[in-house]
Amino acid sequence: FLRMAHKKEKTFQFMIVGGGIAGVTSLSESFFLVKVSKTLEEFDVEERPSSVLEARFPNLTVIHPAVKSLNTQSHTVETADGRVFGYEKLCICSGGRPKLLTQDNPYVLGIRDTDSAQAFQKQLSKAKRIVIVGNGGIALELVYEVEGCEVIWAVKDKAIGNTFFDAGAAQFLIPSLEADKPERAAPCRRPRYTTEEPAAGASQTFTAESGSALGPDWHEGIVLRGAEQVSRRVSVEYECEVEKIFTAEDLHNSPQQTLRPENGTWPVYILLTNGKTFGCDFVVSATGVVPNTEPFLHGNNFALADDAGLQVDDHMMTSEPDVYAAGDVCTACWEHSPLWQQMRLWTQARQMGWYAGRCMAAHVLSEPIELDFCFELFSHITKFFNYKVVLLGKFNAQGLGPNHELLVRCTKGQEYVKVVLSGGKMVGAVLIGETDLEETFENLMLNQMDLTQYGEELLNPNIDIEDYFD
Ligand SMILES: Cc1cc2nc3c(=O)[nH]c(=O)nc-3n(C[C@H](O)[C@H](O)[C@H](O)COP(=O)(O)OP(=O)(O)OC[C@H]3O[C@@H](n4cnc5c(N)ncnc54)[C@H](O)[C@@H]3O)c2cc1C
Ligand SMILES: NC(=O)C1=CN([C@@H]2O[C@H](COP(=O)(O)OP(=O)(O)OC[C@H]3O[C@@H](n4cnc5c(N)ncnc54)[C@H](OP(=O)(O)O)[C@@H]3O)[C@@H](O)[C@H]2O)C=CC1
Repeated sequence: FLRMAHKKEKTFQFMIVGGGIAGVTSLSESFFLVKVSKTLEEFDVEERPSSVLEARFPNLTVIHPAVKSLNTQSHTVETADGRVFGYEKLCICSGGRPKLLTQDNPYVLGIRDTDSAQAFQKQLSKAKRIVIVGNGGIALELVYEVEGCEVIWAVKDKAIGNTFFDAGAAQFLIPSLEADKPERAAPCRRPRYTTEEPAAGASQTFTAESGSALGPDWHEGIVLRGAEQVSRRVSVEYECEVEKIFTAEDLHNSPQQTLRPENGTWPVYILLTNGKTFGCDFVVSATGVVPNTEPFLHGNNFALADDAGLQVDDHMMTSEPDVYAAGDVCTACWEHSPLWQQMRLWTQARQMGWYAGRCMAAHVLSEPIELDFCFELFSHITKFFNYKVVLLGKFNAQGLGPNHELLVRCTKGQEYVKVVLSGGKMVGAVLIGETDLEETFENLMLNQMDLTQYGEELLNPNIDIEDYFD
C-alpha cells in the first residue's frame, strides 16, 4: 500500500542502476580506452563527479541516493529517500561486494572501493604483521605491493595465483616475491581518494552506498606500508583454509583452549587448516566477490545463476521483462563461444555495459542485434609482480579435459609463454613479460588455423612468429 501511495515522479525511457564501469559504459562507449589489439584493451580510468557526465550527456539525469527497491511489474524503482521513478528499459549494473570470510569482524578487511582501500591503508600503517587469505587478483597485488610489514599468505592451492595462471607460471613469478622491487617508472598522476576518512576501527559494511570497484592500477601512487622498517617479507602457507579467527579475549571465554607462547600477543589470531596459528594485526579477506542483488531486487522473480549473479541471455536480458544487467552483478548464461569465459573483471564489465546499452537501444528501435565480437575470445591484460600478464582464450585449458596439449617457453626473470593447443589449433595462451606475442596469438586463435605442422617450432625464440604468419 505504501509503495502504491507514492507518486511516480518521472518515467525515463532508459534507466541504469549503478555508477561503476558497467553502468557508465552502458551510457556510451567509454572515453578512457586504449586499444592494444582486436580484443585486448588497456585503461586509463578516473573517478569523476556525476556532474561531468551530466554535462557531457545533456539527456542524462543522475539520481542519488541508491535504489531501495525495484518493482518489475509496475516498471518502477524507489530510491532510498522514497522517490519513485518509472522506466521503460532498465539496466542493473550494481556490481558486486567482497565475499568476506566473516561479516562484521573489525579485524577482517575486504577491499573493493576507495573507502575500503583507504581503511586498509590506514590499518596497515600501524601493522607489523597481516594475514592475506585468497589466491586471486587482490591477494596477488597485495603480497607484492605491501612493504614494512610481515605478510602471511594463506592459499587453498598448491601454487599461487590459481585464478589467473597455472603452477608453471606461479613458479616463474615466485622469485619476484623474494627480490627487491624495481623503482616505479612514474608516479600515479590520478587523484584517487576523494571521500572522507572512515571511522577508525569500525567494521566494514559493503552496501549500495559503497563506491564503485577499484580497477587496474588502484594501488599505484598510494603508500602500502606497514609499521616496520623492513621491505617485503612474505611467507606462503599452501593448501590451507581458515578454520577460525579469534581474539585472545575469545580464548578467555573458552578456557579449554590456550595460545602457545610463540603465538605472541596480537590483536587477532587465525587458525589455519594446516594446524598453524598466526597472530596478526588484521586479516585481509581477498576471497572473491558476490553479485550485488540484495536487498533491492527482493520481491521480483529474477533467475539467479549458481554464483548468485543475475542470469542474462545473449542480449544481456534478465528473466524479468525490460530488465537488462551488465558487469559484476550478472552471470553470462548464453552459450559461450568455445574461447570465452566470464570472469568478474573491469574489461568484461565495460564490454557488457556497452553491449547492454546497444541492446536496449536496438530493442526500442526494433532493430536486430548480434552478440558483440568481444565475446568471441577471452582476453585480459594486467600486471602481476611488475610483469605484464596477458591471458587469452582458454588460458588454463578450462573445460578442455585431457584433450589438449601445452607448449611452454620460459626464460627465468624475463618471460613465460604458455600455449594451449586442442586438435592442432591454438585455444589459449598465458604471456608473462614483454613477449610481444599477443596480437599474433590472438589472430591465430580467432582464425583457428591448423598449427599441427609447426609443432614446437611455434615457440622457437629464433623464429619471428609475427613474420611467419603474416
Ligand atoms: C581492488 C580491486 C582491483 C581490481 N583490479 C582489476 C584489474 O586490475 N583489472 C580488471 O580487469 N579488473 C579489476 N578489478 C575488478 C573490476 O574492478 C570490477 O570487475 C569492475 O569494476 C566491476 O564493475 P561494475 O560496474 O560491474 O561494478 P562496480 O564497480 O562495483 O559498480 C557498481 C555500482 O553500483 C552501485 N550500486 C550498488 N547497488 C546499488 C543500488 N541499489 N542503487 C544504486 N547504485 C547501486 C555501487 O555504488 C557502484 O557504484 C579489481 C577489483 C578490485 C576490488
Ligand atoms: N589484476 C587483475 O586483473 C585483478 C582483478 N581483480 C578482480 O577483483 C575481484 C576481487 O578480487 P579477489 O577478491 O582477489 O577475487 P578472485 O576471484 O580473483 O580470487 C578469490 C580467491 O579466493 C579464494 N577463496 C574463495 N573463498 C575462499 C575461502 N573461504 N578461503 C580461502 N580462499 C578462498 C578463491 O579460490 P577458488 O577460486 O578456488 O574459489 C580465489 O583464489 C575479482 O573479480 C578479481 O578478478 C582484483 C585485483 C586484480
